[in-house]
Amino acid sequence: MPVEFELCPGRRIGGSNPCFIIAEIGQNHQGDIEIAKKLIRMAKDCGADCVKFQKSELEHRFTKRALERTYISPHSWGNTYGAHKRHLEFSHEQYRELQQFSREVGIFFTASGMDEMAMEFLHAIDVPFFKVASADTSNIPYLEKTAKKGRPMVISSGMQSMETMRCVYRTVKKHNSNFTILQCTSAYPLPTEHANLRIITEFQKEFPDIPIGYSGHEGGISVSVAAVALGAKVVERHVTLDKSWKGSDHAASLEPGELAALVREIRTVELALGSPVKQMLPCEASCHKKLGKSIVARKAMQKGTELTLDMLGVKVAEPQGIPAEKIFKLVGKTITVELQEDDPIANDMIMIAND
Ligand SMILES: CC(=O)N[C@H](C=O)[C@@H](O)[C@H](O)[C@H](O)COP(=O)(O)O
Ligand SMILES: C=C(OP(=O)(O)O)C(=O)O
Repeated sequence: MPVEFELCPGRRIGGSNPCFIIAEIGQNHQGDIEIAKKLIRMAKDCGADCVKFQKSELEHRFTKRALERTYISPHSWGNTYGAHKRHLEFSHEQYRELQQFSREVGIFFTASGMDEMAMEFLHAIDVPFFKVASADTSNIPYLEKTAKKGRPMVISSGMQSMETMRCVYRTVKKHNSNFTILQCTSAYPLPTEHANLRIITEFQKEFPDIPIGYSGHEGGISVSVAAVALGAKVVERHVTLDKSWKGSDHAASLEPGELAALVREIRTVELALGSPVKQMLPCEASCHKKLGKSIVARKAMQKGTELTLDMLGVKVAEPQGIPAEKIFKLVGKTITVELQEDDPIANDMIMIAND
């Protein structure tokens, strides 16, 4: 059962593989393919692993009336939600162009298919993995169809309950073992107190045989870095060239400097997570040599003295003697040399027969 798997060609996630960092361009391209390309290049320059867009086939994603809803907002690109979304939607041809551009730049390219038709299109253009956006996570027929395609899946959990996530896990698992579930709260920007990073740990307990990740909509990078410390193996964040731009997601997105910092800090935390084995390390040797404590004679003693606890002290000594934690083992042993006050006690000063 894979706790790790290949998400993109040559790039595994989970286990001890580096956290996979997705730069979510989403609709922050403002409907302009040149801005989209700038964002792709920026994501690559900042060290992200992958860029992601949102592909909709609007008539399949929304009902007619939902498309006709008026959308009056400073972030609206049209008077109705349909006109707004049409402005932000790239054509199939433009998707192919962006995919080719990403190939040239050298960064993985994918999208969330926001409805079944969009997912079919992404399958046709051979994206490395499917992202399931939070709004589709409870869409069980969609999940089944997507899972059966056989591509790895990254499934977000915004707006869902644990019960729904158990059902999602069971549904996908029947057809596909290569998937990850991301903790996510769908609020833009996300108030920090609703990030609920502890759910990463709960997901790990509920679904121990898949990697768990985090899709964040908060401001700044510290919450996402903390998610990695808690075990997130995938991190997804919206990216922008300018947070002040018009559009619902810019304010909760990372500008280039922040994205670069996120990548850097995640790599630092991964390095720092290190080993679960507690032992003195070679890099601690000089500190130990200077300040590590040894057992010393509390007062002068004759050769042949049998040691009692009150004869022993613990000090930084030169040269070093028996380590401090062995003090009780020395009680009852006989010394084979004469000692002065503060003399460190070494192993070769103890009568072996008494060991
Ligand atoms: C839940 C979900 O799909 N959320 C997406 C991913 O995080 C968002 O990017 C939305 O597409 C965006 O916030 C919608 O904004 P508007 O409604 O202004 O187009
Ligand atoms: C909405 C999306 O992501 P999330 O649910 O992770 O915010 C998406 O990928 O389109």
